[in-house]
Amino acid sequence: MTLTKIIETLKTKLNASYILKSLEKAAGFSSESDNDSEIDDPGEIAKNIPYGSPARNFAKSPDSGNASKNVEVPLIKLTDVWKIYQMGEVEFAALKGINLEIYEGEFLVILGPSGSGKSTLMNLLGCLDMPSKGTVCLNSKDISELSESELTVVRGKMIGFIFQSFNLLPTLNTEENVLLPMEFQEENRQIARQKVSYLLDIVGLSNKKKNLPSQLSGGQRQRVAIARSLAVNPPIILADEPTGNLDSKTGDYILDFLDGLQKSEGKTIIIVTHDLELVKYATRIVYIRDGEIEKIETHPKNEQSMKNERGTKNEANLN
Ligand SMILES: Nc1ncnc2c1ncn2[C@@H]1O[C@H](COP(=O)(O)OP(=O)(O)OP(=O)(O)O)[C@@H](O)[C@H]1O
Repeated sequence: MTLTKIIETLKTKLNASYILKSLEKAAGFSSESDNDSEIDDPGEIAKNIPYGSPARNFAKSPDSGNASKNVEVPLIKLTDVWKIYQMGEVEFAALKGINLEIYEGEFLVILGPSGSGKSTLMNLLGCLDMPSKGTVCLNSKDISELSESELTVVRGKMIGFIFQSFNLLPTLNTEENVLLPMEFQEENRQIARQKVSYLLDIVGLSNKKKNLPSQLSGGQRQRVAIARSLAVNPPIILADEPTGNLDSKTGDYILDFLDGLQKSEGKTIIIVTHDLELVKYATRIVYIRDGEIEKIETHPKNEQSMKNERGTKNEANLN
């Protein structure tokens, strides 16, 4: 299938003009040579991701209105959330009454020391676990009311996970690891392969397609994990210590890339970390300690640029 044909197919599927512009740019971009060149400005490159957000309205409640206009409705809402682990006779409350609203297009950094409950919170935000008490709503839908198969669909379409341990399958090569989420979504194989090729281009790993994870460096594995997390174009990216164990150059590259996704694609980025360095990217910072929210800070400059971006996008949508 030619690229023009693919664009035409996606045009009917995605129906959004700014995505088509990106696709056309991508057409030129993906034909570039196969090299593992470091990319100078990952934020700029993230602006050209050739996808739309078909999953954006998934599980949208009837009263949540038009998602593109209704930025007042939280994408994720936690109400008095507790997580209590049972160890024999002993109970341990890892989260104690968390209230948090996360909006579309935010770059949220959840900051806290070791053992404060960050990963526990991340698992709830990613629908990987259920609260012991309280509610977690995604697009106004209580996730505890979803069946296991509905949860699998939500996770597959709505959320891209980037874990510290990368979670790459050791027996699959780079290309196959990135392809995997699309196979679950029963994506057209040829289009899926085009997307994989494009994603590996943008993370600078075109010449590592056939390498197994054990044949990659830590930074390269992290980049495969990022490409895989973007494979089905989820509106939410959840990252657990995305720069842990990486050298500062690779770490900066990955953060600039995520920053670009948030700014230009309006993706909601949620990062949990104990690394204070990451707060410079945040629109809001949630400080967590001993299972409780200590304080929430807004980063006025980043928030303003998010609002400006939204304004431009809404104007573009109206034209
Ligand atoms: N399955 C479990 N059973 C019992 N206690 C648990 C379980 N998982 C986590 N905990 C406890 O809950 C608390 C929060 O753990 P969590 O992994 O969420 O912290 P964290 O902030 O992510 O820590 P780190 O930064 O070290 O990864 C810790 O005290 C931990 O020991």
